[in-house]
Amino acid sequence: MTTIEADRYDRRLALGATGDLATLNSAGVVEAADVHVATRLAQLVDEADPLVRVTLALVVRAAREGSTSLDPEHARELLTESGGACEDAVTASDPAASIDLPPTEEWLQRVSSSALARTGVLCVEHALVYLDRYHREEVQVAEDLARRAATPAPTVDEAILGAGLERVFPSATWTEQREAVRTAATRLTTVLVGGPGTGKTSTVAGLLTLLLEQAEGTDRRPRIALAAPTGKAAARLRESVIESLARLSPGDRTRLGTDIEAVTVHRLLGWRPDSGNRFRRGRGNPLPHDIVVVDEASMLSLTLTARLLEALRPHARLVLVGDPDQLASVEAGAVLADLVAGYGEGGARTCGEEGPTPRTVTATHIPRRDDSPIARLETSHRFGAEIGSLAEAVRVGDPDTALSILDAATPGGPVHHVPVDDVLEADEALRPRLLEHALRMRRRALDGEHAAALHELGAHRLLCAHRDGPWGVGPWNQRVERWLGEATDYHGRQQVGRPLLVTANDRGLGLFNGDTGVLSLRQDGRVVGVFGEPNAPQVHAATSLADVDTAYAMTIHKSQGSQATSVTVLLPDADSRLLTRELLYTAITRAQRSVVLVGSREAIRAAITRRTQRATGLRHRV
Ligand SMILES: Nc1ncnc2c1ncn2[C@@H]1O[C@H](COP(=O)(O)OP(=O)(O)OP(=O)(O)O)[C@@H](O)[C@H]1O
Repeated sequence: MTTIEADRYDRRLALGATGDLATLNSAGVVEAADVHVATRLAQLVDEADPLVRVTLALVVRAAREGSTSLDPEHARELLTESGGACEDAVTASDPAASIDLPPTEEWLQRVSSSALARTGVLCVEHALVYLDRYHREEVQVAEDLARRAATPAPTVDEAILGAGLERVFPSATWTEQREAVRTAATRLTTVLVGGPGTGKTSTVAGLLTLLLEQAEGTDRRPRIALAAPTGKAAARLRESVIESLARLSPGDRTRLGTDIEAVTVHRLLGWRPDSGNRFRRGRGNPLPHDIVVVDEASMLSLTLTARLLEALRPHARLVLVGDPDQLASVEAGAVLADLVAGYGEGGARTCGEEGPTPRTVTATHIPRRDDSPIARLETSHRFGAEIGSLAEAVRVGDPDTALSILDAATPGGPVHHVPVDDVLEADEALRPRLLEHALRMRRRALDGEHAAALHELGAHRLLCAHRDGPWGVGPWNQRVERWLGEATDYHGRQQVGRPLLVTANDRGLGLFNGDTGVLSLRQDGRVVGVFGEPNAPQVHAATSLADVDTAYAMTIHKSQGSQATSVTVLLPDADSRLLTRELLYTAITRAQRSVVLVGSREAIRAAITRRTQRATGLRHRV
C-alpha cells in the first residue's frame, strides 16, 4: 500500500475530505472516487456514524475491485496492512483522526442500524456488507436459479438420446463428454466447466445436435442463441462450434446447419444506449430462444448474469460454459467460481449460517451436490503434456511442481522459463524473439498479404500483468516500436505491420472491445486495418479506426477469451498485487503450442501462492 504523497494536485486525493475518510484516502486505502461517493450518500441520509461512513467508502472500494460486498475481516486485514501508512497520514493531515475498528459483530450491528442501512443504501447479510444493488442482484440470481431448478425437468426420449450419444461421442475417449451431455439433456440449467481444450465446445455442439434431434417430429425447431461476454469470445465460440461440426456425421451437421452465429451477451439482451446495465430483453420481454449457451462464463459479472437470467423464458434451457479457474469478470462478481463452490460443497446452506469466516472465492474441485447443475470435464485434449501439467500445477496452487516443470524444460520447447531479475535483463533476453515476430508481421503486411499478417498476429502474443510501469504494456509496446525503428526505416506509430487492439465497441464497423488486428497495405497503396480470422479478414480504412491501441503487448485481462500459438508472459515483481494464481493460469492457458514465462522464480512462486480475493455471497445462496 503506498501512501499518497502530500501533493494536493494528485488526482487520487479527495480534496475537502475530513476525518477517517481523509486518513484512509491519504494512506492510499480508498481513492478519491470512493470518498466522494461515500461522502455524498452519507450527506443525503444524514449518516452520523463515522464508522459507517468509512464502511461505505470501503464497500465502494471493494465493488471497484470486483467484490459484490465487503468482508469486514478482509477490511480489517487491509487496514492493519496499511496501518503504518494510516498513521503517517493521520500525523500529516489530521492528528485527531484514527481508524478504530470495533469487533466484527459490533461493527456489523452499527452498520445494520445506521441511517445508510435504514434508507436502503447498505445492507448486511451473511456477515458481509453490501451496496443494495449488488445484494438485490445476488438474491435475484439465486432465486432465479432455484426457480429454474424447481421447474419440471425437460423430458427426453431416452432411447433416442442413448443412440445419439453413441453416435456423436463414439469412443471411450469421449466418455466425459457423453456423461456431461446426458446430464445436461435432462436439466434446464447446466454449468459446463473445464480447463482449456477439455472439449467444452465439442460437448456444446453435441448437446445442441442431440436436442435438435429430440425435437424432430414436433412442430417446432428449438431456437438457439450462442453468446459470450466479449465480441472476441463470441467470434471464437462461433469458429469453435463450426470446427466441432467437422467430426460429426453429415446428418448431425445438417441438423445444426452452417449459418451459426454467436453474439455478445449485451447484444443478445438488446443493449440500450441510455443505460449500460438495462436491456430491451427482461421479464416483460423475454428472449425468444429455447436454448441459450453462454461461453467464457468466467467473464460474466453478477449484473450481467442477473440480466441474463431475468431475460430467459421459464422453460428456456441455459448452458453456461467456462473455466472457473480463470480471471473473473472486470466488473463485480465471480459468478462461475461461486456456482462451482456453492453447488460443489454439498448440502444447501441456509441464511443463518453466518460467521466472520473469509469469503474469498476460490474454485477448486469439490464434490457435487445432488441438485448441482455443474458438469465438469477434466481431460485436456489440446495441449501437449508440458503446458497442461504447468497449467494444472498453477491451478491447484503447487509452486514446487510448477518450478520443477520449468527447471526441466529446454529453450524452444513447449514451456520455458527465462529467469530475469530486472527489466533490462528482460529487454536483452526478449529482443531477438519479439523483434523477429514484429518484422515478420510487417513483411506480410507490406506485401499486402492480409491473411498472412493476421496469421502472424495469432502466432505470438506478449502478455503483461500491468498496463503501466516497467513491466507494463505501455513501455513494452514502445520498446518493440523502438527496436523496429532501429532495425528498419519504420518511423512513428501509423505504420504498416502495427498490431492493433480495439478498445471500444464500434457497431458500425462490427468491431468489438478486445478484437485484434493489424495495419496492412492494400493493393492501391492505402493503409487498412485487417481484423478477424485469417480465412475471412474484415478490412477497414485505417482512418476509420477510432478506438485502437498498439498491441505488440497486451494485458492478460484483455487476452482472456483468445489464444495464440505461442505466448510470452512478462511477470512483474513478486510483490505486485496483480500477480495472482488466476492471472498466471489465464496467461498460460492462452498458449496453444508454447509458453515462455519471463521473470524471477520468486514472482512465479508468489503468483501461484496468491489468490484473487473477491468477497461475494452468491455461493452461500445457491
Ligand atoms: N474426448 C475427446 N477426445 C478426443 N479429442 C477431443 C476430445 N474432446 C475434445 N477433443 C479435441 O480437442 C480439441 C479442443 O476441444 P474443444 O474446442 O471442444 O475444447 P474446449 O474446452 O472448448 O477448448 P477451449 O474452450 O479452451 O477453446 C478439439 O480439437 C477437439 O476435437
